[in-house]
Amino acid sequence: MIEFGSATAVPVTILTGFLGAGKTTLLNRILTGNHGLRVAVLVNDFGSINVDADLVVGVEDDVMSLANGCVCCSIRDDLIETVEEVLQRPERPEYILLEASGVSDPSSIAMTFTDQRFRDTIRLDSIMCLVDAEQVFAAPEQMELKLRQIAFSDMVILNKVDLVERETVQKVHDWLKSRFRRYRLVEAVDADVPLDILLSVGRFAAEQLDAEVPDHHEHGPGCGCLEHDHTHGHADGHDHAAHFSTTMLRSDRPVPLAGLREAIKRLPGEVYRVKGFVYSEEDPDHRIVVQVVGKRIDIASDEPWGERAPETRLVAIGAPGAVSEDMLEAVFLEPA
Ligand SMILES: Nc1nc2c(ncn2[C@@H]2O[C@H](COP(=O)(O)OP(=O)(O)OP(=O)(O)O)[C@@H](O)[C@H]2O)c(=O)[nH]1
Repeated sequence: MIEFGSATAVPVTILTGFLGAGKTTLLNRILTGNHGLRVAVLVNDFGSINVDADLVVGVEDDVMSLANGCVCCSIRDDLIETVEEVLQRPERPEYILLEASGVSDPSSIAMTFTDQRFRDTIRLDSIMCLVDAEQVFAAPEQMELKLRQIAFSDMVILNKVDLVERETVQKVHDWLKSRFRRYRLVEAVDADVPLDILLSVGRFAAEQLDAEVPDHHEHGPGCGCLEHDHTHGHADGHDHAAHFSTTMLRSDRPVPLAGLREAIKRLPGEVYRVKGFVYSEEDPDHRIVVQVVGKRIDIASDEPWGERAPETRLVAIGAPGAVSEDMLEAVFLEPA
């Protein structure tokens, strides 16, 4: 095992991967697994409401929500503060899990954890990248970010292989092989991978932060493509706001579920992700979880609202200008 700093340093695992790839699913799997560790969970949502923290099971009190920005850049200081706070708890955690936002660059996050300030208290154990086998080639305009997320990880979990044919899985393997000299990969359904390849693996090596990010262009030189600016989206000086926008919807009025799926299908293709809860007329006692990843839509009845006031609370993430509040209102509040 690779040790950094003190032997009593708390191990940290970073879960990265593009929007909707299965990070929360993996987080829940780890948390409900049989590891016997006192785990502190940090969840970062790019939008100003943190939906993910509400989707994490079982450890509600120990989920720290980092919303309204990305821990790799705009709210990096919040990450540092939260980690420092967690480390000062009387019952110090034995492990820290960070679910990064789907738009984040893991190399910048790793640099936070390997910073001098955490030399004796934190040991970065692993960066795991979830890749959605069904959607990996969707949103080609985001390919550079997807490649960065893979390049700086020490393990790729090729998730959702249940949604694709074997040929597609092979295509993803070939694509990775053509771009990365070395990578570790495990295939999964619902991020179901053995705990012993997830926690305390000591896989992270500082050299992985020097990884070269492969060219994401399929086109050859002279293709006329204007997008050969290899600075955008990079750790130094990147700007998520230039590549992503997030829109929120909240309402305390129950809405009909009939027609919702059809209405969601009308959202433009540049809306990469919608997630959250719907307060429905049909099932007002239970929250309805809505998950949209690319063209895939899941609408499912979930736990009772309980003490919480029922409300529709959704976040949509897309290309800049792809989605407006009016659009979300039309789709989710008047779907019929
Ligand atoms: N069919 C199938 N669905 C999956 C699998 N893994 C996750 N999902 C579903 O994919 C959707 C997105 O999963 P999440 O775990 O929320 O993805 P995420 O990466 O945390 O999403 P963001 O935080 O928004 O980036 C949910 O509806 C999951 O239930 C899988 O292997 N197969």
